[in-house]
Amino acid sequence: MTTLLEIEGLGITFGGLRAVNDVSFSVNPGEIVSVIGPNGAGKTTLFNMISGVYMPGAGKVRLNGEDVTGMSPHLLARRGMSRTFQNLQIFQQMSVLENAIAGYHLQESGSVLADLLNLPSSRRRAAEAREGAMKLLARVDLDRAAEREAGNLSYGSLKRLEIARALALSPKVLLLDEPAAGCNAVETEEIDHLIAEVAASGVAILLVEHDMKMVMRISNNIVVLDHGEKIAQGDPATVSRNSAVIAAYLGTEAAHADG
Ligand SMILES: Nc1ncnc2c1ncn2[C@@H]1O[C@H](COP(=O)(O)OP(=O)(O)OP(=O)(O)O)[C@@H](O)[C@H]1O
Repeated sequence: MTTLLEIEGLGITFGGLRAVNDVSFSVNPGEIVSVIGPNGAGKTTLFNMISGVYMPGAGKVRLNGEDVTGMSPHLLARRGMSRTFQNLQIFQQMSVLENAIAGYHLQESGSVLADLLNLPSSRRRAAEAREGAMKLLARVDLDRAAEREAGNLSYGSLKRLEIARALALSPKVLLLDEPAAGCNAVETEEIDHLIAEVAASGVAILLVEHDMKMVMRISNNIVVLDHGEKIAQGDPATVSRNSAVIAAYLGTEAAHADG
């Protein structure tokens, strides 16, 4: 199977601290890979290197075989990599539909002048974005809320709206940073289904998530980080039995109990 996202020997140091060291793994089309690990293990830093927020100190990121290491997020988006953020990036005062439409702006190549003059090309693009956004909203079960102000949505709906917006660019790879954070059990299950449905459509999904039950339910493969190092990788059953993984998690619990 073709590897869509390939991470090879990725590492970064912050003022002497090795936040991530020599991490390698890959994600295939239709696969859900989760990155887990105790607090401070390096998950967000790894995500930020893959998605072009941080320039890695070492290693390579390949997207569809092309070296995209350190490429800026908007160029990555054009090449088929989209992401969501741990903290919601929704425009609360805008409507649900306008938020979904915003997802299309990265893709647009039309000129600002054409938009200002309201040329047919610009009107056509706007109509296409609106139509596409409505389809996306239907996919995440928010089409009936299209005209509502986003700030009035439940937390779970906001998380789904964020995923819809990331899907606007028809990504081949989708990076989800804590998609279920702050959600209740029902909302988490809705997000589970959505992620599984997106993966089934052939998208490669990389996810950072603290909700272990969710991770164990939906992942095909799990990468475990501790102190910036990959300490284990495998399917949910294998990883949950791994003694290094158990020790890493018990270690943090013991540290919390001591503190
Ligand atoms: N910009 C930065 N500058 C300096 N140190 C950083 C920076 N970002 C992260 N770190 C450090 O790198 C290590 C890894 O942090 P990171 O946030 O990636 O962990 P994490 O696994 O995402 O944690 P959490 O589960 O708490 O979100 C931590 O020791 C953190 O303090």
